[in-house]
Amino acid sequence: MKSPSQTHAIDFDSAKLQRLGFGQLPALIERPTSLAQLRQQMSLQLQTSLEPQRILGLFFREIQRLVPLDALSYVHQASDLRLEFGARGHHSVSYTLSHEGEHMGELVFRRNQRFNDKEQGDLESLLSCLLYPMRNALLYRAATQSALRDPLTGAGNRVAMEQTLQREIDMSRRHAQPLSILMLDIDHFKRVNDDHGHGAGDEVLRAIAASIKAQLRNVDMVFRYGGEEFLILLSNTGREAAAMVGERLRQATQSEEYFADGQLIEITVSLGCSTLLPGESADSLLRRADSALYVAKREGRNRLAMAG
Ligand SMILES: Nc1nc2c(ncn2[C@@H]2O[C@H](COP(=O)(O)OP(=O)(O)OP(=O)(O)O)[C@@H](O)[C@H]2O)c(=O)[nH]1
Repeated sequence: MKSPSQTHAIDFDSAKLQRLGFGQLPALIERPTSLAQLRQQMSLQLQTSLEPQRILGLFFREIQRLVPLDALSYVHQASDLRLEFGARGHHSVSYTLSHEGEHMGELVFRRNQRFNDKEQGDLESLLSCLLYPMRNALLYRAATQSALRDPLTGAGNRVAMEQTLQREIDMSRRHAQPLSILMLDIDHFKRVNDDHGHGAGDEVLRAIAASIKAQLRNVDMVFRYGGEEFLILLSNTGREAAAMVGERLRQATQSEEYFADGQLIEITVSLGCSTLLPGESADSLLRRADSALYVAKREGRNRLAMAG
């Protein structure tokens, strides 16, 4: 029996795609639009945004005029991008996208019915419309990320944190939804530097950031707040749910293996959590999380403390 999942590599520069890309497949009369028409319309539409989410949302919507789909997912690890549209389906066709040797992500089309050869040909042809819009969006994202990211850990920097926190507070008020924050600090981090050197300390910082991100759905909400301190914004999350996330992060960072000079070292973290109060400012929310973190440190570290 044939597996319902099929995987392909798409090199935007390959001769095959260029050939497919210029409407060589005959348009079917009963279809709502021809391949050539759709390619032309989509090329214009997709150029109108630099937001990967919007570009792929439009692509997902428009492509269904020719090939019915249940879902589309896109992953680009280097940009921390994971996007999903629609529901899931049993059958899938995957494409690895690249341009001039540069990896541009993985795209998966899903639905409950098998894809026939003609449909796969159409999908491959339509994928070429994504090349320049997605390349520009990824370059733009990389440029904005470098201004707003901490280069060591890839987490958001303080500028990004301040912007995002204020936006999340405004959203939380507008939609009457809870908002919580976690302040996470590595325990006795000075010892790592003192005993194993600054390089080993840097490695631990990277590993902790990766471990936090791996636990969270929205990796754009992790910020390096201070030297060995991270701030995690939990939108639409109340006190109890935030406590669960905090505890999960504490356990996850503790169960990672950290090496310094080839030697296994034990690392734990302490966390302080606060939940936005009516009318509260960003400064006050941060201060309460910081005070809770101080309590967690004072009470023995490797624990989570909740702000009152
Ligand atoms: N390797 C490395 N170390 C850093 C960086 N930023 C800050 N640090 C170090 O982080 C350490 C923080 O130490 P302290 O604030 O005394 O806290 P701690 O040793 O973690 O102890 P507790 O927080 O009380 O558990 C200092 O030694 C800083 O030099 C960095 O980017 N890389």
